[in-house]
Amino acid sequence: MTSPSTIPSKFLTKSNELGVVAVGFSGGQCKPGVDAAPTALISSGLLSQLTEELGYDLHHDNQVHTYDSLKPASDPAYRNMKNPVSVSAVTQQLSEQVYAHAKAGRCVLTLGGDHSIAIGTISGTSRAIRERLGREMAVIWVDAHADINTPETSGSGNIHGMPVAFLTGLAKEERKDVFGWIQADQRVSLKKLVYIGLRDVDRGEKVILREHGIKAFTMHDIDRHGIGRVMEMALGHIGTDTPIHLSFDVDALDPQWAPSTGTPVRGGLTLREGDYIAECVHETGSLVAMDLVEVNPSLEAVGAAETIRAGCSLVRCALGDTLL
Ligand SMILES: NC(=[NH2+])NCCC[C@H](N)C(=O)O
Ligand SMILES: [Mn+2]
Ligand SMILES: [Mn+2]
Repeated sequence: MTSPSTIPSKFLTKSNELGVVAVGFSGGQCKPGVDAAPTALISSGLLSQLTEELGYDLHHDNQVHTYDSLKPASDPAYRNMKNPVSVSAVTQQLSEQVYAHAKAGRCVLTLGGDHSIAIGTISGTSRAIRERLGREMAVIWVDAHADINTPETSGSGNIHGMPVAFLTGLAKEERKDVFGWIQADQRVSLKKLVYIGLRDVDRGEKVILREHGIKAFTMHDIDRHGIGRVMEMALGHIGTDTPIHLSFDVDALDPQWAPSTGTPVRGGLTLREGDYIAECVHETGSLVAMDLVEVNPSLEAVGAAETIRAGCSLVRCALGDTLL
């Protein structure tokens, strides 16, 4: 196999190796179907493209994890969170899976699943990067939503609207079986978090973003400055010497390109803008992990193929496909 014609990473010891975790999980929100996304993405050829066209050496157990054995018999709402024990158990397990890949010096690609799974992926990379490099990583969160509700500010109780709060320590819980397992070395700093694509932020979330001075580029900022300038500013905030975890919610894209998703919001990114964000992150040579989440092939079924194609495109771009 030829080595990837991609930009080598500054932070990976094995930059042609890619750990892949397929997560068929939907418990962070209420609409079934998002658990079918990994199979749909893989069936459409995503992983073979990464090996055959991009030259990555994949580390994948060839299964879509559903974590059925972790599902409690009953999982009543707790502190307003729906499926608290189930989401906690799945993300804790996922954290270990992602950690193992990242600790081995590989880039990690996680195919979700709803966005609650980022509690697992980001905690896993964050710890591994700290241990391997003694550094704190940055998170680029591309999304229509901020997903930074605490259990108390959330109107829906859906945990896919809360992952950033748990990952940054804004939300904390003593109960070990409800995210109390998250340790300091698995968290990320609010200073190292950058949002791109926001356009549907809850009132309580706006207060949090403002009070903590969190860096965020809304669709308004993209309209004003253009995606080129926004990426310069976003990456400038992170700096050139920081590993990056890219968490990409497909609903950042306009429903025109990604209609099959649980919480679509009009006025989003074009597919080309989404691809450009992913390309710019690749170009930094600092990408250590990527999540692609919230593809739900059972919603707006006529647009499912289009949504899956868009998701595949975002992943390929982040992994260097479109750069010369
Ligand atoms: N990952 C997502 N699509 N999140 C949507 C969150 C919507 C809303 N802010 C909530 O808290 O429920
Ligand atoms: Mn979203
Ligand atoms: Mn999201």
